Amino acid sequence: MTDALTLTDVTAGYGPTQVLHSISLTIPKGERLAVIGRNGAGKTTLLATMMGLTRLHAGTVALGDTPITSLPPHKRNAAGLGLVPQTRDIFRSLTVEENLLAAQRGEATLDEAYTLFPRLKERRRNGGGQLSGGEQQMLAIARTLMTGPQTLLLDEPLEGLAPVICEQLMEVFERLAAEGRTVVLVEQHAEAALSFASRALIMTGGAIVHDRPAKALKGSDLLERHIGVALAT
Ligand SMILES: Nc1ncnc2c1ncn2[C@@H]1O[C@H](COP(=O)(O)OP(=O)(O)OP(=O)(O)O)[C@@H](O)[C@H]1O
Repeated sequence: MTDALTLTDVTAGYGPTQVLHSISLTIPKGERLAVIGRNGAGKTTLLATMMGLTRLHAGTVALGDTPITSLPPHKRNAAGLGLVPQTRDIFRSLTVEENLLAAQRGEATLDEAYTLFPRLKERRRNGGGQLSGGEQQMLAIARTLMTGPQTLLLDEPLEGLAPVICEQLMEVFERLAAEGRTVVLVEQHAEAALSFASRALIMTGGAIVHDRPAKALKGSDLLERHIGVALAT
């Protein structure tokens, strides 16, 4: 079980390049957090920094009272953080089931994965490379869940997928959040993200420029100003 994820004065990037500037953020356990912003705003870099995949120039990262700043990604994973990267990392030459078993750790089971994603059960003997884009995304999410994370970091999981698949995935995120998992959702589909989330961050230029209840953002002009879309309340 992990507690709140806290970033304090975090400046991070790639090699000498600084992308995130002085980010301070606490995500309480069980929160549904949306992160929105234009392309290049630093959303992926924020998730990657939580996971230990970037160069930290300054600041600290903690899970509850435990500092994880110096932990490599696999140890952060073992501590309860799970990232589903935008690149949908799956093994194309392994079957669906082999992909899941390769990721399995702790108490996570195939049954749980197949209950969440019945489509993966139907396709369990198919190769990862034979799956549709939506099925690959399901497999990428299920692989991360097989590592047993309390906190799930989702990087644009709906990107390029048909509306019906997006709806199915959002239902899965609802279930995961209802089970008490913390879900951090980076998403260009602002409407879906804000309907799901209780809190939302808007990022611009590697900084968090707004941190609001999701409901408050839906009706405000901030979305139009920062990401060029307007949503009805
Ligand atoms: N590996 C890298 N090396 C150097 N700079 C990078 C690297 N990856 C991303 N960047 C830069 O960091 C900045 C933030 O990129 P990031 O991918 O975090 O933004 P984003 O908000 O997730 O955008 P998108 O919605 O397009 O994925 C951009 O200016 C990008 O060019």
